[in-house]
Amino acid sequence: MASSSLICETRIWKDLRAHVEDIKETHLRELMSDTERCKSMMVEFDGILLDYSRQRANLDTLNKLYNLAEAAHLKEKIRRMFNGERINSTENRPVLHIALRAPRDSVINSDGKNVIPDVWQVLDKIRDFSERVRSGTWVGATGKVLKDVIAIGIGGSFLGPLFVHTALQTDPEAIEFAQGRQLRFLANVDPIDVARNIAGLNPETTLVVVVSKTFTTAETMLNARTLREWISAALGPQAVAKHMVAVSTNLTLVEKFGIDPNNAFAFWDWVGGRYSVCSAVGVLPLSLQYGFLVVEKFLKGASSIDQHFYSAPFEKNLPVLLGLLSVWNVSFLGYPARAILPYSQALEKFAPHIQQVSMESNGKGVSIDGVPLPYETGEIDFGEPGTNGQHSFYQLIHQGRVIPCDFIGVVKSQKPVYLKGEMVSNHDELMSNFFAQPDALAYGKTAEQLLNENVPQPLIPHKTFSGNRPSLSLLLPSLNAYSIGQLLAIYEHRIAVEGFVWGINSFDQWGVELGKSLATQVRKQLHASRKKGEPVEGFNFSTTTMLTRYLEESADVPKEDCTILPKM
Ligand SMILES: O=P(O)(O)OC[C@H]1O[C@H](O)[C@H](O)[C@@H](O)[C@@H]1O
Repeated sequence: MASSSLICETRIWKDLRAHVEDIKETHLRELMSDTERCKSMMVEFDGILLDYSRQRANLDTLNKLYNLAEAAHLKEKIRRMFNGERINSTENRPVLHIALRAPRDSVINSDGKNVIPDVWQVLDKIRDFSERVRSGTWVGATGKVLKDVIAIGIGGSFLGPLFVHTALQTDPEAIEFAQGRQLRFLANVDPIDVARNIAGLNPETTLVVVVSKTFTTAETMLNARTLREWISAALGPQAVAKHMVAVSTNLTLVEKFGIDPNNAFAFWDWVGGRYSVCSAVGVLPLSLQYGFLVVEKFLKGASSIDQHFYSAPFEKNLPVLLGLLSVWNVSFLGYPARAILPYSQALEKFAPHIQQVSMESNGKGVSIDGVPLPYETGEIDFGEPGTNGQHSFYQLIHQGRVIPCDFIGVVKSQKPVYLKGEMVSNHDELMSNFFAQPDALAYGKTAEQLLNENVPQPLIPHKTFSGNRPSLSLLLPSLNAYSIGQLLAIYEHRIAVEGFVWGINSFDQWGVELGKSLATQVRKQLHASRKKGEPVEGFNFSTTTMLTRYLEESADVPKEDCTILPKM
C-alpha cells in the first residue's frame, strides 16, 4: 500500500461493504443453528476460551476479514512493533510495552540496543525495595513500618494499576500477601479526592508513590505537592525522603521535586502511558501491596499473550480475531459502541481502564500519514460488571440501540459461597446470567412466541425482542494474577490490531492537549482575578459569564488557611 493510501480504498474494503448485505439477510438465530459454523468460532489459548459465534458474521466474513488484515499489512505492522521500530511516528518512538513483561533472557532491540537488561534492572530494584518496605527494613521517619501506600497518578498512571489492584483484592493468594496493608489511588485534582485518600491514614505509616511518565501532569503534581505538605507538616521536611518515592521517565524533574533519584523507578519513552501498567507504574505499587512474586505472575500472563499474538495464525489468534471483529462491527455494520461486561465484581475497574486504552488509542480523525479519514475509527467503550449492568442499561442493549457486547466470565470464583438450601451456588447464580444474556441478545423473542404465551395483544410490541444483537464471550478458568495479565494483553493487542487495520497511529494522543492548554489560560485568569482583582478578559461571553459567577460566589471561601491537613 502506498504510504498515503487509505484502507477504505482497497478492493477488499469494498468487498466487505458489499458483504454486509449478505449478512443482513441472516438473523443470528439462523447463524446459531449451524453447529459447524459455531464450532469454528470457538478458539482456546492458554486456558482462555473465546466464543465469537454470536457475531453477525459467517465463515465468508472471517475470510474477508483475514484478507483485509493482509491488505492492511497487519502481520508486518505487528512484526515492526515487536522489533522496536518507531511506529509511533508523530512522537518518533517505538511501542514496546511487550518488553516490560518479557522473560529475563529475551532479546528485544530498540535502536540496536537490547532493552531487556534495563527492564529487569528496574524490576529487580522494585523487588528489593518492595521487600524492604514490606518487611519493615525500610521504615518511615519515626521508625514505623510503612503499611499504607497512596499512589498518585492519573490516566495511564492510574487506571491500569487500579484495575489490577481491584482484581487482585479478593484473590486468595494475593490476599495472603497483602495482610494488613492498604493501597489507595489518588488521581483527581479535586481536593475531595485528597481528603478521601488521607482519611484514616497516619503520615508516619504512609508511603506516597508519585507516578507520572512526564512528571509535569498538572493534577498529579499538585496532588504530589499537597501530600508532600501533608507529610512535612506532620513529620518535618526531612521525612519526605523516607515517605515519598517516584515512578517516571523524567528523573531530572523527580529530583527537582525533592525526591531522591535513588528512590525513583524509571521507565522509558517507548512505553505509552495507557500501556504502562506492566512498567514500574503498576509493578511498584502492586508489589508494595502484594509482593513482587504475585506481580511477576501478572507479567507472565501478559507475556504469554504477547507470544501468542506474535506467532499464532490469525484464525487462532485471540487479539487478532477480536480486533478484526471490532473493525467489522464499527466500520461495516456501523455499530459505534462496545459494552465490556465482566461477570466478575473483581473486574469492576476493567472497563474504565479499557476506555482509556481504546478511546485514547483509536479515537483519531486522520491516518498515520495525516490524511483525513472518510471513515470513523475507535468505538465508544463503556461497561459495568454483570449483573449490576442488567439492572441499569441493558434495557437499551436489548430493545434500543444495537451495541456489540463483550461478556467476560470466570469459571471459578475467587470467593465461592454456597448457601444451604439454595439451588445453586452464588457464583452459579452469577454465571447463569453470563450464559443467558448473550442468547437473549442473539435470539430475542418474537411476537409469535408471545402470542403462544397468551400475552395480551397491546403488550406484544413492548415485549418483543428483535434479537440479532451481536456479542462475544470470553471464559477465564479463574481470576488470578496470571489471568489478569492475560486479559490485559488480549485487550491491549486487540486495540492495536484495530488501529493497524484502520491505518492510524494508536500510540499518540494529541487530542488531549487543547483542553489542557485552555485550562492554563483559565488558571492564570483565576490567579489574576483573585490576587489582583483583575476582571475576566479574553474569553467568550459564555465562559466570561460562568467564570465571573464562579469568582464572585467563591469569594468567601477561605484561601491561605484553607488546608486539607487534619488537625494533628
Ligand atoms: O503519566 P503522566 O505523564 O502523568 O500522564 C498521565 C496521562 O496524562 C495525559 O493526559 C495523557 O492523555 C494520558 O495518556 C496520560 O496517561
